[in-house]
Amino acid sequence: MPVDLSLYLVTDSTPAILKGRDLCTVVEEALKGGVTVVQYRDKKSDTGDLIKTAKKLHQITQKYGVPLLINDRVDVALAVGAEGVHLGQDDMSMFHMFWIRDFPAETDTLKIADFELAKKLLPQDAIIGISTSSIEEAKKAIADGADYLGIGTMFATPTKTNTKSTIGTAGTQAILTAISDSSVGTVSIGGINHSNVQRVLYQSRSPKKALDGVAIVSAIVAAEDPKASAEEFARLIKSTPAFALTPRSARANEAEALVQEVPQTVRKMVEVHPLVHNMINFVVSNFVANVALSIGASPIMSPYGEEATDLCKFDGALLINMGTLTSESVSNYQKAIKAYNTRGNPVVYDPVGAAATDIRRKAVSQLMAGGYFDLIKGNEGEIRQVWGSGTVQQRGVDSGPSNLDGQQKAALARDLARRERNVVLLTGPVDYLSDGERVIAVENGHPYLGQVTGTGCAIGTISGCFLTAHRSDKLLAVLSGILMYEIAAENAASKEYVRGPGSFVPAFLDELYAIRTAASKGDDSWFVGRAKVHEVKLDL
Ligand SMILES: Nc1ncnc2c1ncn2[C@@H]1O[C@H](COP(=O)(O)OP(=O)(O)OP(=O)(O)O)[C@@H](O)[C@H]1O
Ligand SMILES: Cc1ncsc1CCO
Repeated sequence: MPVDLSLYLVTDSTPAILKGRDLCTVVEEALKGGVTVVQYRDKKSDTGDLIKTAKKLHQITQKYGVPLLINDRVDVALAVGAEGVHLGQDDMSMFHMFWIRDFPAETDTLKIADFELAKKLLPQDAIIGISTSSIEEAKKAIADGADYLGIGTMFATPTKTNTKSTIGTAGTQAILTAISDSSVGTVSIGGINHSNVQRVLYQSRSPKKALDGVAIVSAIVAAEDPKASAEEFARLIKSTPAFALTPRSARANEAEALVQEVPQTVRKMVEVHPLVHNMINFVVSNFVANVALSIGASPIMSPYGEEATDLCKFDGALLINMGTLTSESVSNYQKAIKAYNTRGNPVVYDPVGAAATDIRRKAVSQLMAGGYFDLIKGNEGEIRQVWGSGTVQQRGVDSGPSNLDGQQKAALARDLARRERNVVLLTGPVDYLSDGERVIAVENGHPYLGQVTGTGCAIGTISGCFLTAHRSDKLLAVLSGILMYEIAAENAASKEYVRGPGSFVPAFLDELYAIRTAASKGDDSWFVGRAKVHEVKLDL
């Protein structure tokens, strides 16, 4: 099962770390900040308490589409339906003790390694990670079939006194070099904090294999603001050059890897039934609300900035679409953006007509200066204006004639995403989507989409829904939304009774609804063989 290991949180329930706070609250804050995996580690509580806490944690991690792994206790993982386990190298794990105590007839399991037992008992797609601190242990774990290795201890920490071996970046690099033929995931653990994380990723890298992520304990759990700490880690990880170059993309075609995860991301979005708060132009408002309902989301249209203080509490997304800007719009947008940013909920910006008038150009500068947008989406003219090309002139809300070829559009999306540390979608007959590292081109869709007003605007709303339901990989979230949308458009356009843009619109809503219904039943057949996506490789 592919898993994003980039920001891996390991919990710690010791009072000095947790400082009287509730573990579940701390974990949820960390998830809001961008943690991509959670490992529940608690070596002290009894089985009943472990299961109780693990259950609560699982409910939270599921909300964020992030896997929960249980340290050592396969029984607890099974009891709560967690996505997997992390096993140490201890000869006599707590799991063994449990197993022997509760099933005396099975004492011969003592001879069986933890790993084999975990493989036997857990579902086939469960994630199993193993702690390793030497080349031998790493090779053995790979031979056994581990999904990832927890490599460490990177640095000694005051709280972990019994560390078997502190291997530093040099020891980690030696292990990575020795296992560079394997596609096993790797994550470094031990004393990693904001000031050393980039060095850990950079210095550990061997020519053919880099770490896929870092495991963090107290730098997030003990932080005064776990969400802000996780956000800072996510930012630092993303901007480490060596890290950006290697991990997932080196292993497989990135587009293929992403596409595999689309159906489950769509299912997840339908399940979550996200609320989406639209500050949107009056031309497309009704159409977009219907699109949101068709995909299984819950739209509210509200241009009144102060309402966001209440609306953001539903933990949905905010869309800012400045299609029918007025003298009051920018201050309303700013209030809403602040509310959603403060709460850590997704914000999408659609700078409609950004390069049409001086007033809109100014609005772009004001909004870009004030808040954080998880996604900026627009046609070529709009994205160029946000980038600051200076010479763009849109004729109304249309993109205008294109000046850029595919590579240049891909580079523009990538560069803007890199600068803003977010995701950028440049729409058109081919859509270019980037998170500053990966650039994915999507060729699905139908020319009728270009003939119906609001079809671009609706993508902003849909993206907000997907970003709400799947927080760990923004690029995957937005890609899933686009594919659901554009495949529905293709299905609608192919209907015999669809003769042009007019009859296309109702058919399109029906097809969005059909995909949503299939997804809610776990039926992914709508997606099989349909995605026309590829990764764009850029030289610089
Ligand atoms: N010729 C085409 N072939 C396939 N898909 C298209 C074509 N034209 C547009 N699309 C799709 O339509 C959607 C909207 O893109 P477009 O660039 O038209 O947005 P927009 O200009 O922001 O629209 P609007 O402002 O009317 O909402 C995208 O998903 C895009 O892929
Ligand atoms: C036509 C139009 N004018 C302002 S917004 C809008 C809808 C498409 O963006």
